[in-house]
Amino acid sequence: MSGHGEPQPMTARKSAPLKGTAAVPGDKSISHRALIFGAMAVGETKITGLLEGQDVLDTASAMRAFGAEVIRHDAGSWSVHGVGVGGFREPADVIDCGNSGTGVRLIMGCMATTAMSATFTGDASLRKRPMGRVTDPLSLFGARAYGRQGGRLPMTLVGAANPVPVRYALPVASAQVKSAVLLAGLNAPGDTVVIEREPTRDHSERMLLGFGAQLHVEKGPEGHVITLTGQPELRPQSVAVPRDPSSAAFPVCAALIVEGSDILVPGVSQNLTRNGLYLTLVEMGAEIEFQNPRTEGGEPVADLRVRFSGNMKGIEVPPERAPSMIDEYPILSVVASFATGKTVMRGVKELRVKESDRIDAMARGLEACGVTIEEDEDTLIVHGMGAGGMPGGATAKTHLDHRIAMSFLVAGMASQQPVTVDDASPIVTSFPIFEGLMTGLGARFGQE
Ligand SMILES: O=C(O)C1=C[C@@H](OP(=O)(O)O)[C@@H](O)[C@H](O)C1
Ligand SMILES: C=C(OP(=O)(O)O)C(=O)O
Repeated sequence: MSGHGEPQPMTARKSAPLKGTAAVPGDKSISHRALIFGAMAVGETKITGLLEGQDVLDTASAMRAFGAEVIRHDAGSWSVHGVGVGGFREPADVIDCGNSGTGVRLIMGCMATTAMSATFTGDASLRKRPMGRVTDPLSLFGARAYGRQGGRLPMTLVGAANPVPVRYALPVASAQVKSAVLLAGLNAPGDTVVIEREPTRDHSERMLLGFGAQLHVEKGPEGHVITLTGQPELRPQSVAVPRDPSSAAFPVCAALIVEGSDILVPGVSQNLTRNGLYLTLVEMGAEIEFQNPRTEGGEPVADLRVRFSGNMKGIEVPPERAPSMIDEYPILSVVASFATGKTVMRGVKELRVKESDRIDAMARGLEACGVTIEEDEDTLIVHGMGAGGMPGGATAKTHLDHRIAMSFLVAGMASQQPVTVDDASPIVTSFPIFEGLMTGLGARFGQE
């Protein structure tokens, strides 16, 4: 929801060794998609392990507004009675997607090829984010968008009454844009084709196949060519949402930098489109054991045993890895501050259009904590201070960005002086049990 209450400052102090098991909640990307694909199927989709973060709750409300019946039975256990592809009804009110780029962009995609209009808004962070990246390809189907200057929310999208299929090469590596085009393609006749030069998270493709859509992916000189046949009848599914590797990143990285830590983080995705942070940490010298590899909810997962790693070294992160770790750069830059040498993150300009400008937010906050930073439009370089070397003793501005808030709280668990974040309230968007889970491992968080 777009309302934002009073800021909630929070402080993290140097922590004793972290011990125990960190069972993080369900994956945010898969949770949004389970609700949306469930709403577009005919019949009842059952979901377990749904992330009950605010972003996903806002998508659940939106699916109700478009006519699906969405019911919560128990913690994480939900069902969706879908209305079928093309079966949405026009919402009676504005759709408020709160803080969620994924929510608004995917939902715009799934109504863009139905003859109706809907008006979308969000919180102060979402209203700053660019929507042209989805409304440009949606206009090729015949939809029309009327937003604020720069393609910003609030925005009314008028769906195409007679949609045509589209062939679209993604100009940015974005799973949200790819998914919006595929969702729009569901209600267009014929084949919709999306071409991505660099692979991005593939949950939409995997789930569309699971829901019975005809989709195939070919690898060619242009990259991945994804072809979806329009107007299928989607079959309802039972979706077991696996744990979120982007949330797992916070306890994992905290254990790496808090001296003496030894924790277990079960069920972390090893999906190649999501595991870039974990590859990077291992290259830096992190002590992570990947135990018990298996498949859960259709995703390859492993249990991670993570120990304090006092000898991590800065590395040059391969830029082509960015899509597979795009949400993890803020927490990586905290780990990099506790490594020795430089960690160079190039090809990361997409970070500037997330919930905040994450390059700027991390650079300013880490500098305030005593870390030397270099940056340009597309690059963040952190000069590591070694284990225990970050002075801390500062307040970081979080700009309504959950990942910035969690990253600086993790920093404060290992820095010499406490680190405060000016507002921890956005953490509920993706990781509502963050505070309890981290303090359960041994973190020392307080309200001031
Ligand atoms: O498709 C998704 O579920 C997401 C895609 C990514 O965004 P972009 O597609 O904008 O890179 C990511 O940052 C976001 O948290 C979730
Ligand atoms: C970028 C993120 O989410 P969204 O784009 O859905 O707001 C995120 O969760 O880090």
